[in-house]
Amino acid sequence: MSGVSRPTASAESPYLEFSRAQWARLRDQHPMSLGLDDVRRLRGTGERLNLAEVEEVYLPLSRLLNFYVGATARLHRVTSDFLGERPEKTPFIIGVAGSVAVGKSTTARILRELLARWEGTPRVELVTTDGFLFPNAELERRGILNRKGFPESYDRRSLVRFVSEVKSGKPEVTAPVYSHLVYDIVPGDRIVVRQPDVLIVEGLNVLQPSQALPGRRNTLTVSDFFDFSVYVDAREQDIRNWYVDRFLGLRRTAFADPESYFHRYASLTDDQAIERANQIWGDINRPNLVENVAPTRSRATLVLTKDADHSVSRVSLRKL
Ligand SMILES: Nc1ncnc2c1ncn2[C@@H]1O[C@H](COP(=O)(O)OP(=O)(O)O)[C@@H](O)[C@H]1O
Ligand SMILES: CC(C)(COP(=O)(O)O)[C@@H](O)C(=O)NCCC(=O)O
Repeated sequence: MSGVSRPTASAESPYLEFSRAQWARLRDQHPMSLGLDDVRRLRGTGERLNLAEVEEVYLPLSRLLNFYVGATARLHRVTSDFLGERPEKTPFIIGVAGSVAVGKSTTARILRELLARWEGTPRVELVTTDGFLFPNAELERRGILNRKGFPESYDRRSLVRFVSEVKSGKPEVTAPVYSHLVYDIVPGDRIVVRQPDVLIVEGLNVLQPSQALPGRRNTLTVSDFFDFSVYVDAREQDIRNWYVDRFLGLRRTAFADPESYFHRYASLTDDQAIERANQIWGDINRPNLVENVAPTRSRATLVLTKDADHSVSRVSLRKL
């Protein structure tokens, strides 16, 4: 690594810390597989995602993941040989965690595109955990309609079953679908996952440890099935600003749809909309970040830390 110092490691931390420049150097050996059009397509609403960001940060990460996929498949083969069984192909499962509005879905979408271009992993499926939120009626029955996104608002048993079935190679596994437009689970709608090479599971709480409840024997949690996990991190005030910006953007687009649950926000003035977004952030999303999401960061295999402009300034990779 001439000219750029090496990543730092400390005895107390299980992570190797890369500055942006150190991490970006890793792209040198790996050809860029996305063009400007692909990157444009990957942009979410109001996004400034640029080609350099994809090339310098996400491309090396996708290459590392591709190596992990190969190594994990070899490990499975060793186990099958040891057991004298015929090896079965096991999907590689990646978890993507972080706060509401930190950029989980964007990260997951970019990784999906890049991974699908590497050899051996053409079929990458992406599932978000919001499909496993309890329907509003059930949340209401439990008195937790204002706790959407908190661990207790999910049907965690179904989520674990879903991921475990995909991992066990079941030919077809389905998941429920959440609509941000109607703010509820869509009755009867399912997404179908058919033996992918890689499954990306994206959601606020995917790194939550299992809770050993008294009297319950099955305490598996979704992260027990992950082969790799990414935590997307940023300063809290930056994430809040992104949340408010996205809210304002949606007010001009999705909320304008009369079918939208948030249609009543379409007529708010800018100041009123900013106030409302800050209120939702302060009442729901911030407490969830502080109490439930941020404490899981240290469980991730890799942490991406973003600056106020969404550019990744630091990458921490677990070495132990
Ligand atoms: N890498 C990025 N570059 C630019 N904008 C981004 C990036 N990642 C996310 N954003 C923007 O930040 C907001 C939140 O991102 P999103 O992926 O929807 O977050 P989450 O899935 O965590 O709620 C969106 O408005 C999105 O366009
Ligand atoms: C749907 C979400 C819970 C995120 O779900 P995820 O896919 O991360 O599990 C979140 O984006 C959300 O809408 N939170 C609720 C905030 C509110 O009630 O307005």
